[in-house]
Amino acid sequence: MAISDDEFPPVQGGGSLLLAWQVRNRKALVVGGGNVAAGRILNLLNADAKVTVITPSTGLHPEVHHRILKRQVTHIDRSFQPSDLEGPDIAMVLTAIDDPQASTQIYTLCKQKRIPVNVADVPPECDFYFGSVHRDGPLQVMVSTNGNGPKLANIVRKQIAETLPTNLGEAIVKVGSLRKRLRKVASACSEGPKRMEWMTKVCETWSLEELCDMDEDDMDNLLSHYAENKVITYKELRGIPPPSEGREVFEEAFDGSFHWF
Ligand SMILES: C[C@@]1(CC(=O)O)C2=NC(=C\c3[nH]c(c(CCC(=O)O)c3CC(=O)O)Cc3[nH]c(c(CC(=O)O)c3CCC(=O)O)/C=C3\N/C(=C\2)[C@@H](CCC(=O)O)[C@]3(C)CC(=O)O)/[C@H]1CCC(=O)O
Ligand SMILES: NC(=O)c1ccc[n+]([C@@H]2O[C@H](COP(=O)([O-])OP(=O)(O)OC[C@H]3O[C@@H](n4cnc5c(N)ncnc54)[C@H](O)[C@@H]3O)[C@@H](O)[C@H]2O)c1
Repeated sequence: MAISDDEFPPVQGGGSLLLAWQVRNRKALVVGGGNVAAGRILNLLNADAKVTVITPSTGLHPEVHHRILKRQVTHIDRSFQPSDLEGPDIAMVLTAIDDPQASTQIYTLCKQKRIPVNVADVPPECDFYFGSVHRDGPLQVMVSTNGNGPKLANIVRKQIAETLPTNLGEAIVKVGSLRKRLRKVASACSEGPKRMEWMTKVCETWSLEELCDMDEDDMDNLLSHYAENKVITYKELRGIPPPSEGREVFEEAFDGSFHWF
């Protein structure tokens, strides 16, 4: 059977596989203690990784110093040694050092041990690149230019962030807790398709503002209609009467001014 070219999405090679890597409680090594290491450490801590920083105390960036003082990271106060890569549980290695030879050595050792590695600013020595990330609660938006223009990634990320509603993170938190409750109400595997359809309908029916305003009682109320596969609207739930037909016409036609000027 002949399939036309436009029936399925075209393949656009040359990209990266953008994933959300789960490193919670996993060990990550950062080599270096400068400005770039400070950024890498924050990225890892934001993902709840167990971070070990290998770098001499001399010349520490103040932010890295702060993380060490606050015991947010484990500090090994010396230069990198190959034995640092021993042990079965290292999820990744990030290097941010001003020594290209040492970087290449670390990269080669990581390859031998099959540990994923990022050598800051050296694309051929990266199993993965970092991106520019916007964060709002559970929401993360990452921009990658696939090595073409890191500063542009930063600019595009900020531009995207400006277009997002300020309460988006909060709305996502509410949706997260509603989904958890739903899984308690309808826990059976066989409920999967119905659960997903219902949740999709909630997200399409409720505005972000309404989701932000949703409290625990509202969730229980919404969920009480799950069995009949119904999603009641925010206004129904709050007992706000629908506008009468005449009023609706007036509202549609009303342009916000009284034509006094
Ligand atoms: C996004 C961000 C994330 C982060 O690092 O956290 C990031 N670089 C950032 C900033 C930045 N980096 C550089 C500048 C100077 C201006 C400029 O060159 O544009 C600025 C701007 C600044 O400092 O403001 C210099 C630079 N970067 C790389 C090279 C090597 C090369 O290109 O060969 C050179 C030296 C080029 C030279 O010598 O000329 C390489 C990489 N940098 C990446 C990520 C990966 C690709 C990401 C992508 O393509 O989108 C990749 C491949 C590997 C990696 O390091 O993971 C972060 C912004 C975070 C934020 O604030 O939003
Ligand atoms: N992505 C960016 O925005 C960006 C900007 C500037 C530099 N860089 C690159 O990132 C790297 C680090 O930049 P930086 O500004 O953080 O550098 P930096 O000079 O401020 O810090 C380097 C750190 O690495 C430590 N170090 C050096 N050799 C080490 C070793 N063998 N073992 C352990 N620690 C060691 C130093 O003690 C220091 O703490 C450089 O290679 C630089 O080219 C990236």
